[in-house]
Amino acid sequence: MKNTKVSSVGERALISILSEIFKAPDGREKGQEGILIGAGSDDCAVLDLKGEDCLVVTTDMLHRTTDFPEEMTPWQMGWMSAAVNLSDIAAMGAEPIGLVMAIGMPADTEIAFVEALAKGMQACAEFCGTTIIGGDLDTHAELTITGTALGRVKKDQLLLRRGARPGDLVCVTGYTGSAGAALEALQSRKPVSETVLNALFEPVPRTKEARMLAESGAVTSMMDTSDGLAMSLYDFSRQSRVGFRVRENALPILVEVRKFASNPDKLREFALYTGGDFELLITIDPQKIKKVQNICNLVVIGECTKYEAGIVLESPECNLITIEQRGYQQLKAEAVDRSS
Ligand SMILES: Nc1ncnc2c1ncn2[C@@H]1O[C@H](COP(=O)(O)OP(=O)(O)O)[C@@H](O)[C@H]1O
Ligand SMILES: Cc1ncc(C[n+]2csc(CCOP(=O)(O)OP(=O)(O)O)c2C)c(N)n1
Ligand SMILES: [Mg+2]
Repeated sequence: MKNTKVSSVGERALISILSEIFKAPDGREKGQEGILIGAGSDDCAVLDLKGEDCLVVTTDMLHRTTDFPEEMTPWQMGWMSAAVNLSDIAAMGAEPIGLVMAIGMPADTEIAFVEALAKGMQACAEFCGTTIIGGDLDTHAELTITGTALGRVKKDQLLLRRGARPGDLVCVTGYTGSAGAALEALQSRKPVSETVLNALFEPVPRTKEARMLAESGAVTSMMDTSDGLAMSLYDFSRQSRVGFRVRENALPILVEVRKFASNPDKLREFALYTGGDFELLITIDPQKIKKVQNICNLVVIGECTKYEAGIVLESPECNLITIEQRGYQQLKAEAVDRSS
């Protein structure tokens, strides 16, 4: 790996390299017992609390230039910084129990800006039934916010990326592609509604939905779609050893987003690859689908298949197209092998 730059492998491959370093030679997590899920395999790490509960932990960093479009208000930057972390807690089926927010900023930042930032963070935390319990302040060249979220879930309700089986139904909450359309609209200076813009600026963690899904006993695996539907399907596939067949016609996309996309390729780009929607991607035992149908806004988009069948999109004309392994990746993405 000497002389190879991180930009040539991308975030996913770098996570694999680091996760190996953090594992003991026998493949288990290094350190003390009680680590149920360690680095690199799920939305959160999972720690055994020795009773019937487990603790889930995640951290995510956002930067002014790469994550906050100029049109975002400081309140929205705060909301989003909390939301990206709380979405990972939701993805485990867990209830959030606290957020720690570290903020780095230039010394000439106005106090009013930091207050608005904090109010946005707190609003999102409260929406999810939790609060900010600490943080850190530092001088930094550009606004950088690193959140750490903690959550709790009963061991028998914990939902992992692992657990999907061939024949399970694949579902998503909310709409896909709205954040992607918003980003494109901002970049090309085209108008879109506040609903579409807010999908990007104020993503809503699916905390309540996640808890209801975890309690239903019908869900076999779950994660969030922060990096896009396609990338999430590949992450699922790697952990559960299943393939997927997704029906393009079934993808929940706002009418406005369909109209905004100038052609079917663009629409696929928003719905599958751009990311930023922070919805839940769920697999469900088909025998138990009735248990979840009415508990939240959920759409069946396809089914799990054998791993060897790959990850495919069934077009409205019933053609099968391979879904590509790409999405929102930090450190300049390039595809990594599905088995890695
Ligand atoms: N620097 C790192 N060291 C150890 N684990 C990491 C590192 N970066 C990411 N991970 C782990 O890789 C997995 C995926 O990370 P990431 O893509 O950031 O998740 P998400 O998109 O759900 O926030 C998680 O289990 C995360 O803890
Ligand atoms: C300028 C700009 N580009 C892109 C985005 C969209 N965006 C920001 S974070 C993110 C998804 C990744 O979020 P997260 O899961 O928190 O990051 P990861 O842990 O995967 O690094 C997306 C799609 C944005 N908000 N602003
Ligand atoms: Mg996640």
